[in-house]
Amino acid sequence: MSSRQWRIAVGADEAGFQYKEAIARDLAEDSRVGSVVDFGVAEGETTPYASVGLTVAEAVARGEVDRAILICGTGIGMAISANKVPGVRATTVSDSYSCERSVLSNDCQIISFGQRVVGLELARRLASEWLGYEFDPASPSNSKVSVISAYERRTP
Ligand SMILES: O=C(CO)[C@H](O)COP(=O)(O)O
Repeated sequence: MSSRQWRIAVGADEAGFQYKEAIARDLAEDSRVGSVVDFGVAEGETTPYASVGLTVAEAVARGEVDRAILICGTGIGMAISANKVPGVRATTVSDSYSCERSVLSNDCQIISFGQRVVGLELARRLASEWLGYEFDPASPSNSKVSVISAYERRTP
């Protein structure tokens, strides 16, 4: 369990707007969160999910925030987009165990939700659970994650 003050980014397309708003409110009230940066969309905006996902993932990669939560209709497009940014690991989450392992096994900095897939209360609960996990670089999982990082660093 972590005792950090997380700097969190949130982002969504129009299909994930309502969940983003609700989760951002929860995060802002959570004592484990130091800051919440909202990358949009604003209500009524129709920015493609990939644009939001890439922008948020770049902020994570630059170290401007520690972690992020992305929401679209399924969570899939957001995860695919975020994973294109080197150094970023993102996954769609819809159950408690995968939420835990996304951090403790995979060192994901980003989770995504599908507003059309999971209920709001489940998404809110998973977001809260997620804040309690922090990857342990001394864990046996680190050498496995390192395979991904080494692949990203390869010279073509
Ligand atoms: O869920 C989405 C992408 O994974 C997005 O919110 C909707 O995408 P669309 O089905 O292509 O409109």
